[in-house]
This record gives sequence, structure tokens and C-alpha cells, in this order.
Amino acid sequence: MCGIAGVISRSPVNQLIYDALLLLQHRGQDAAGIVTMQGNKCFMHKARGMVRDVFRTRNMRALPGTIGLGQVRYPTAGNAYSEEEAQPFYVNAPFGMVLVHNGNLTNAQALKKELFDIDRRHINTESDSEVLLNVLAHELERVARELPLTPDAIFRAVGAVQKRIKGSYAVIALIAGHGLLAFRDPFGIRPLCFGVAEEGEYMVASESVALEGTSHKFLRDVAPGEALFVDMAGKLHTQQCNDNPTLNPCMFEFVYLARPDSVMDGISVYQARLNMGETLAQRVISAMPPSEIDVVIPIPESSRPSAMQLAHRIGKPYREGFVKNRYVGRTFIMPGQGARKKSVRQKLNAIGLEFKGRNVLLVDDSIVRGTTSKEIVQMAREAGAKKVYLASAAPPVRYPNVYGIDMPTSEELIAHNRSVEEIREYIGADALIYQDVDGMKRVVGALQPALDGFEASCFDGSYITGDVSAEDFATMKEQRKSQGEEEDGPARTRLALQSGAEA
Ligand SMILES: O=P(O)(O)OC[C@H]1O[C@H](OP(=O)(O)OP(=O)(O)O)[C@H](O)[C@@H]1O
Ligand SMILES: NC(=O)CC[C@H](N)C(=O)O
Ligand SMILES: [Mg+2]
Repeated sequence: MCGIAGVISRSPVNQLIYDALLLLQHRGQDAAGIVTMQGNKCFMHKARGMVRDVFRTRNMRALPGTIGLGQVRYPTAGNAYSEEEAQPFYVNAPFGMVLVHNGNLTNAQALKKELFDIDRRHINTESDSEVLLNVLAHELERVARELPLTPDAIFRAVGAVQKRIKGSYAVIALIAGHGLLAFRDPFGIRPLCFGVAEEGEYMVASESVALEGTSHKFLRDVAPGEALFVDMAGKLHTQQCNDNPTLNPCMFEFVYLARPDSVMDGISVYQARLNMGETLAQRVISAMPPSEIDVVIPIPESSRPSAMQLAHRIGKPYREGFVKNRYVGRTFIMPGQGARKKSVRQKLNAIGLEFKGRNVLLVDDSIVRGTTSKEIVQMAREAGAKKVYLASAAPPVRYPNVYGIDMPTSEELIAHNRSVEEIREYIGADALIYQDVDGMKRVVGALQPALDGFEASCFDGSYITGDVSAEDFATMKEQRKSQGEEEDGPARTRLALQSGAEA
């Protein structure tokens, strides 16, 4: 996932976008960028790093205008080290357009070839988002043959884009001299919502927390397949661009990615995590008598609501046994296993007296590569715990994700082709208790009756778009592998150390 935000206002938007990106920082730590437009001219600043490092006062001053957008990046295509792949992307025709994207196109490589061979468009990076922008530009160019460009024509172009691109996408784009466009994939995999400040001043963003934190009133989520367009006069136009939209939000948003104070597609992320803690408690009770547990300890940060609810349900004390260094970012979304591993110990430290001589139940929101849990279990033992049990509020992550979470290969997943007993052994815990897939879907789904389902492929192996071929998987895997191994060692460690602004 990445975090995206776009604003149209009557006053300068540079600070508003900066503030929104800071509120979305937890969605991407590798690069950040903002584009504003004044008249028909674009002003862009993007670079590797976190928001507070990328934008200095001089950069902010060079972003004038009352319309703009920005992104914080967590790459799922291309690599984390390329400045060119940081977003937004710009294309000069038609009109001059910029785009930010959260998600991942599963047919990016085929589209890239098609764009070159047929549409005569050259893509200069490995980013699927640059491909997306060029498909949009191409389709917009077709409808723009007759001017003026109407919202209706723009929506027709979005409909045509949706027919060509596959995968997941929440998109915000600016069309110079015309306005702000946003749309969401027809399965509703990646989140996107919008709100209003004053009449005619809109913000579109990945999470509701970005709207709330910048004093915008949340209006609603963008529906799957829907597009919205705000023209330069601040008039909002919306239209469903797809014949068969369904709502299947990504389950991993509720497990880990999103901030707990966000509400996505009508589901409170916090409540979803509490509910997961509640069902996990039942799994714990059926696995062992609660009398064997002295204390429940969360693995900060994301597991806290689930751990709290679990402790309450099994009637055991909830204690903070690990202190998080607030200057180290999220480890899971860091590029490179070396950086991730090192960061766990930099990030978390045990408080000895919560562990000494006790049977502790550690709770995490998910176990993906096992980096965190293996280190943490060892740290709990070093701190003097008698028994170390581990519970995961999400089920085993067994399958690759191709929709915007960077786990493109099954081999890197600790639960792939391993039984729970084998995982327990690898992690070194005395017991390992997982959530089950149906239980998770039931308790999160209960919060929104209008859902058609969840995109939960990394847990159940079922890919909601139904069109990812074995060849697509192989291409994405190869592409990520070659990009991911490019720069191991010092550069990755540097990134790990420099990340850390609190979201
Ligand atoms: O099994 P792994 O590959 O280690 O991945 C899972 C861990 O990574 C995430 O934490 P992270 O440190 O990224 O963020 P958080 O502070 O929001 O929990 C997640 O919450 C788990 O703790
Ligand atoms: N996580 C994301 O949403 C990534 C967006 C895009 N695929 C990129 O790699 O930049
Ligand atoms: Mg964590």
C-alpha cells in the first residue's frame, strides 16, 4: 500500500497536502512527493525518504497553487531506491497530467509492451503507476479530441482505463486547467474516501484519518469502480464507470496497514481489531486453560487493540512489556530483510519485570515473514519469561499478495508450506495460536453488511479479480526479485535508521 491525497481549495494547498501525507506516513516510508498546480503549470518535489525529510521549507515554498496531490510510497513494483519511481508521475499530454496510485497492476508488463507497440508511448521506469498514468493519458486523449473536455468524457475515459488495467488501484490525478480526478478499482480492494472543508474545497485520501486531521468533513468512501471529478470551479461530479462493481476491501488493511482511528468502507479499523482479539481469545481458550497464562503482552504497535480485547476476554492482565522506540518506523514495510531484522531490536525493547518468572502470552496482529516474532520470543526469554506463548490476530499468511502488499513470493512467507507446529518450532515459542480465516472474515464482515466479501488472498489463496494467470505471478515475482536484490546492506540499513516519524 501507499498513502495518497489530493486537494482542491481556494487557498494554497502545499501545507494541507504535507499534513495529509504525514497522517498517511504509516502507509509508505520509502519516498514521498507532492505536485501542485498554479494556472496550467505543475510544480513537483519528490524524493526518497519520509515526509519530514523530503520536504524542507524551500521545497514547500516552491509548491504554489490551490490544487495538488501527493503520495507516500511503499513500493510493490520497481524498487525502493529509485528516485524516478517515487510518485507523483507526470505526463505532458493531453493537457499535462500528474497521478498518484495506491495499489498494484497485475498486467503492468503486458500493458507496457502494448503501450509501446500500439499506443507509441514510452515508459521510462519499472513502476506500474507510470504505466497506469500513460493508459489514462491515452484514453483521455481519445475523448479529448472534441473540446471542451466534459466530466462525462473524463468518466468515459476512466471506464476505458478500467477495461485495460488489472489488479488494484486507488488513483488521484490532476488534469492541468481542468481539475482533480479520482477513481477506485471495481473490486474496491484499495481504500479511497473524500471529504469537504468549505463549499467547493475537497480532499480525497486513502484513509479518513487524513481528512479528519486536516479539518475536512468526511463525506463518504469512493465506491468501487466509481470516479469523481472536481472541476476548477470546485464543482463535484461523480459517476459509476463500471458495469459490475463489487466491494471486497483488502483484509490486510484491517489487520495491519491502516491506522486504527480510520474508518474504511464503513468499518472502524479499531473495532475490526477488537473483534479479531475477541475471536482469537476463543481460540486461545480452546487451546489451553487461561490459568496457564499469567499476563498478556502486545507486540507494539498494531496488535494493541486485539491484545487488549483478548486479555479482557480471557480475564488476564494486559501489560505493556515492550517499549517501542518511536524513531524507528514500521519494520514490515521496510525494503530488505536485513533492515527489517535489525530494526526489530532497534524498535522494541523488553521491560524485564513484566517477564521475569511469568508465563506470557504475546499477541501480534500478524506473522508474515516471522522476523518480528522470532526476535520477540527470544527477547521475552532473555528477559526471564518462564513460558512464551504467541497468538496471532490474523491467520497464517500463506500466499503471495499481488494487490499492493509487498509479499510477491510465497517462499518468503514463514507459513508457506509449513504446519503451525513447524512455524512454532521455527519461532521458538512454547505454543502458537492463530486466528482462523472464517472467524476473521465473520467478525470483520459483521461490521459492514454491504460488503460482497474481502480480498484476503494472502490468507486463503483466492484472488478476487479472478484474472491473475500463472504467467502474471511469475512475471511479478521475477520483477520484484531482480529489483529487490539490487542494493542490499548499507543502503537498506540507512533507510531503516532514518525512518521514524510517528504517523
Ligand atoms: O512476521 P513479520 O514479517 O515480522 O511481519 C509482521 C510484523 O510486522 C508488522 O509490524 P511493524 O513493525 O511493521 O509495524 P507496527 O509498529 O505497526 O506493528 C506487524 O504488525 C507484525 O508485527
Ligand atoms: N503499495 C503501493 O500502493 C505501491 C504503488 C505502486 N505499485 C508502486 O510500487 O509505487
Ligand atoms: Mg507489528
